[in-house]
Amino acid sequence: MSKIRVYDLAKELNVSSKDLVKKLNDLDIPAKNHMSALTEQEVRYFKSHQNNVNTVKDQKANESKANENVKKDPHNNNKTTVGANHKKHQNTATKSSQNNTHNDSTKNNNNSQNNTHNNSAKNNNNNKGFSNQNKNTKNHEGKGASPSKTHNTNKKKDINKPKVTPVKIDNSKRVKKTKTDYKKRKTEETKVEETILLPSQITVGDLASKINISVTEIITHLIKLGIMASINQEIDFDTAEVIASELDIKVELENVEEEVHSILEEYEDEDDEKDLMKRPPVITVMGHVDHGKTSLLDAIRHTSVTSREAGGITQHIGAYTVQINNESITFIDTPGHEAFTAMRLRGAQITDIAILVVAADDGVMPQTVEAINHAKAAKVPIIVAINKIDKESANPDRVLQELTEHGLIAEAWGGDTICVPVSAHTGEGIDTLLEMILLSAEMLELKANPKRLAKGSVVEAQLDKGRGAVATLLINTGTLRIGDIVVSGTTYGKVRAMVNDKGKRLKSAGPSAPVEIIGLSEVPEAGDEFYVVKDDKTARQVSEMRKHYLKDQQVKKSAPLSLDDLYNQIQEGAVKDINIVIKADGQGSVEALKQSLFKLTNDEVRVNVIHDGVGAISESDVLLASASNGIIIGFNVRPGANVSKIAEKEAVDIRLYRVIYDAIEDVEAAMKGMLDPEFKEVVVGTAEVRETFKVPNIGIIAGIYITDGKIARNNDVRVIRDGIVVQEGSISSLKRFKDDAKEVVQGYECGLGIEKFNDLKEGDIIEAFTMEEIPR
Ligand SMILES: Nc1nc2c(ncn2[C@@H]2O[C@H](COP(=O)(O)OP(=O)(O)OP(=O)(O)O)[C@@H](O)[C@H]2O)c(=O)[nH]1
Repeated sequence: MSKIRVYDLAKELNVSSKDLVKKLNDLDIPAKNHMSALTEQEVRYFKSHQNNVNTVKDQKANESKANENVKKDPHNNNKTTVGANHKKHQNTATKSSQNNTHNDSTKNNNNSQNNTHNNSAKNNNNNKGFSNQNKNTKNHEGKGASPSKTHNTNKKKDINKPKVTPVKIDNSKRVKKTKTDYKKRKTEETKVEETILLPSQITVGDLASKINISVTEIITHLIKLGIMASINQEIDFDTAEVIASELDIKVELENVEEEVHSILEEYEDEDDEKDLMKRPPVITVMGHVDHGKTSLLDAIRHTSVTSREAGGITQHIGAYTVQINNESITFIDTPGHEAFTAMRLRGAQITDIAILVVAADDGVMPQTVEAINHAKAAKVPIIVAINKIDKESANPDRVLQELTEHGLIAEAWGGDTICVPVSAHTGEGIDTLLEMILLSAEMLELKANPKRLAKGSVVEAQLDKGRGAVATLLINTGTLRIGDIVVSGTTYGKVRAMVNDKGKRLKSAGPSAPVEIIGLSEVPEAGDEFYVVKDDKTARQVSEMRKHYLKDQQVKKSAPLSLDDLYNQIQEGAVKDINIVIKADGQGSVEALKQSLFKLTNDEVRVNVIHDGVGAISESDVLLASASNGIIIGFNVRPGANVSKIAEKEAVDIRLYRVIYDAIEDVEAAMKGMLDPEFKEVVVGTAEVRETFKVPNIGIIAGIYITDGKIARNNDVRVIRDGIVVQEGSISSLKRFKDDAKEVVQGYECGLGIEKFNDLKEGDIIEAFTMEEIPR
């Protein structure tokens, strides 16, 4: 079933998304924000109410007139009392509700009854939803009587609001009333299909009242399914769905995260200031490949294995702590910013400080810059470790100089970035580095409450043949104890054993401590949060709810940003910063793009280039864009292998350009809501150049092998070399052996010539594409 976003509907109805969300919610249609998806049914339902209300608006224009007439002849009913004008509108109203809500009582002169009869509880909501109507009515009446009261106590006034006056509003029975009418409607020819949202677990009694079927009938159906359940017994959604479908009632699983949140809310209580204690900082090490991240982590870990712990084997559990000056520091053992951002993507911002390792003999390299940008995007302070200072070729000053180009100015140079020269090999500077970490942590005033139930993140987890699910948890706050019930994602269980990074068995562990636990039912996902809950039942409930929900539908990511809906998001106030990752074929283009994009910043939105670089669009770029709700602009570059798939999965908008001006124009147009991408490029096939031949009078022809899709003679093609687009153009010839070919498919070889291009080289990638028109 196709879904419609709130903002699309808002656009269609010419109202703001915000107002629409409110109106939807008033009608009990779940919508959180402008990105929420609505089913066709919900939209239909909403529109039918909208029509009713609009009709009512028309009628209200005649209210005073009608009222006058009523005053003149209070005994008359509205059929004869209201003027011709009103009558006309009344007919329209009836028509409209017939169309939309299957009003079958046009004969009924009393429109208020009419309304109640046909529209059940939802009309009741209608009044709630369009409170302005009520307000107006109230004003008109000159007192604050509730609509229902008005109806019951003063019939005269009903005449004046033919479509909005409900009878016997009883909110507590709203659901029941809906279902009663639902049943009634079921007998009608033209019934409105209604979906009832059910939780993952529901008692037989609750199900009965939700779908308005007697408990006995449900129990009978359950028995038929071989389930003996009493009124207070819980059944799962699947069972409820089977019963509902037998009764021809549509049910859907409601979004569990809100339900889960309400269950876990009690574990989110604010801490009392007096319970807050200092906690150790949590550190992640990042940097360019081979600059010594692993060596540095090893060297630091080695520092902690003092004589006191002699014999104590440092266990690899994904994170470890070191002691310095009687204080602890926790290190996440997975170096690299990809891991860091991948965790952030799952909602875990566990790092307090990032250590940026830069080799003194190599200086700032592309991944150093990536790491800086990833840390900046996460607003995590950076300490620079200038590594390999033992090397003769080491030039720490050059590193400091290069860092300034990326906004990191060393303290020694008047800035505020702590830079420590170290050698992971000799151990020189490591102590200073640790002291500097403590100093920075001091400034961050990191605190947590050890008195509460533990909460934190999963650092890593795996299945161990003998021990089952083994998870490294990093406690964010609270104290984790043996016997505690932990729930994380869809997995839960009792902490059966707990060890620290030194392999020591623990009974309890406090804030910032990394521990390895066993006892979970399944392997949790790294980056997921974990909660200790008060009992097994709660944990099981949360786990089951999530499992059901996951099974039922794909978890939707938070509203991704795309240029297409940028304008709407700006209007909603959902976007104040446009985060952009720029990748281009040369530093010059990067700078040009950056400068021009910066200039687009206006009062409403700021354009942030969170990362830029030369070369193909990488997985890391996509992760960063995804975690920062940003978009990627590629100029003369392409996404690397697999990257497009990840971008699709992460719903990251990658825009590729060959002309800088086009990129700027698109972003600008998107900001103004005037983006008009009428054509979209569709890649139909890719091939690899295996050999090249020089053909006299024609030029260079490539022997290519189609690796994916197909290449047709009328496609356009581009030549990609090391992730960079070197040429784009038309095919001049496509041949299988000596014959011209219309198209060649995956797994076949062929000869390819490109118009006015004679620089094809072995190893080049050929991408064939067409331009397809896409409707806005
Ligand atoms: N001379 C010297 N060599 C070092 C130092 N630190 C690391 N190396 C060497 O640099 C190379 C790379 O070190 P790693 O620790 O593997 O670097 P890394 O950043 O973790 O590398 P990746 O995990 O591949 O990203 C290894 O050969 C190390 O022995 C140092 O302080 N001095």
